[in-house]
Amino acid sequence: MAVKYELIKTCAQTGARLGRLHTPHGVIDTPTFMPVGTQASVKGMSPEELKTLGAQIILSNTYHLFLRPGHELVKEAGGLHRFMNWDRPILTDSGGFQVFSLSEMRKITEEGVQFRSHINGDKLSLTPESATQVQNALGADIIMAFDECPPYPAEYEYVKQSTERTSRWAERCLKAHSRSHDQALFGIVQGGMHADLRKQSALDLTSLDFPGYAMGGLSVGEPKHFMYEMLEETIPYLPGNKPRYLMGVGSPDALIEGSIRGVDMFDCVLPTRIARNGTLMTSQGRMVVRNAKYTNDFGPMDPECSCYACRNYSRAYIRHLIKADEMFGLRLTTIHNLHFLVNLMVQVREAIREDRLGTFREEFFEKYGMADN
Ligand SMILES: Cc1cccc2c(=O)nc(N)[nH]c12
Repeated sequence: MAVKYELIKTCAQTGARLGRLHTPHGVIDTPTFMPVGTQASVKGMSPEELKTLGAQIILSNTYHLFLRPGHELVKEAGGLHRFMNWDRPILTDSGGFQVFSLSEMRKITEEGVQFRSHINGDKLSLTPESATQVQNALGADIIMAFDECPPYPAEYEYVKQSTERTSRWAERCLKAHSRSHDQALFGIVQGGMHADLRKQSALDLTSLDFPGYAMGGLSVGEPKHFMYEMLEETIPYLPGNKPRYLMGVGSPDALIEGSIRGVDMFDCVLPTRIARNGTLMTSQGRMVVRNAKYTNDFGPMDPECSCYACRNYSRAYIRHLIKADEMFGLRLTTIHNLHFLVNLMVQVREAIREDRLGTFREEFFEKYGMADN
């Protein structure tokens, strides 16, 4: 059975919706936050720890695994689930975005993208066909069409040409997608910060009838209100019976605002990345646990948190570990931040079920402090 979205209910207070995404490796309650495990590992986390904190589905990246260890090796190992010992759903991003954020010397043509490996400088290329075949070999439950994420800001004409090419690439991905697997290929809507291009991209992709649709080209440095506006300009053109995935989004406020606008899936490196420099997301807002003021603070990182780190260790201890460059410190901050976002989505789903997501938003922002963190 491939991937199927089941709409449970829509929140009476907002445009948010409760759903269940059925996949070959299990069912995902939506809206959901997906931890990122770029190189087939959520940095510092074991599969058991991810399950304990409530991760329903994790991400890996085609670009990184194509470069190292290579998709053939992962296939030989029995696929990504077997290779990383993760038996729940996996989604892989298609590589285009990572080429632009990581590699040198990249060149885009109608055919695809040529680039140099950021690891050893090898000249490589990815095309809609090869990116799809790599993902078929990796074996994730959900794979992404090969797209270009236009830089921000960018000229209207550039975004228009790029978005039209991404739609042509999407069709090529569909044709290349081997049906022998149970994998679902999602299309990625582009269009920059232009409502007309977003609408056209959504119409082009929905005419190809993908089982799910992502919105790319956002969370690329634009002011957040642009992102929310583009969601409002795009989602009305996406089918209600298919999942909507906002790529690269991540902060607590954006997860709530995106859910309110009808987004079902989110991913972001933010929680794991800031954890590695000792920055925590807590019910009282952001906290930098390595600050001297926590030297003698023997309370939990977040008094309201039930994660393994907050139940068993103090701010003073975690601050000490980070200052002493002890690996365990970053594992504890990662466990906490991932649990914080996964648990936030549990609360968002409860609020939708009880038709009070708008009220939850006000209460959360009151405590957490607004925006951008
Ligand atoms: C991971 C991510 C973040 C943000 C944007 C994008 C995008 O536009 N396209 C892809 N394939 N991935 C993205």
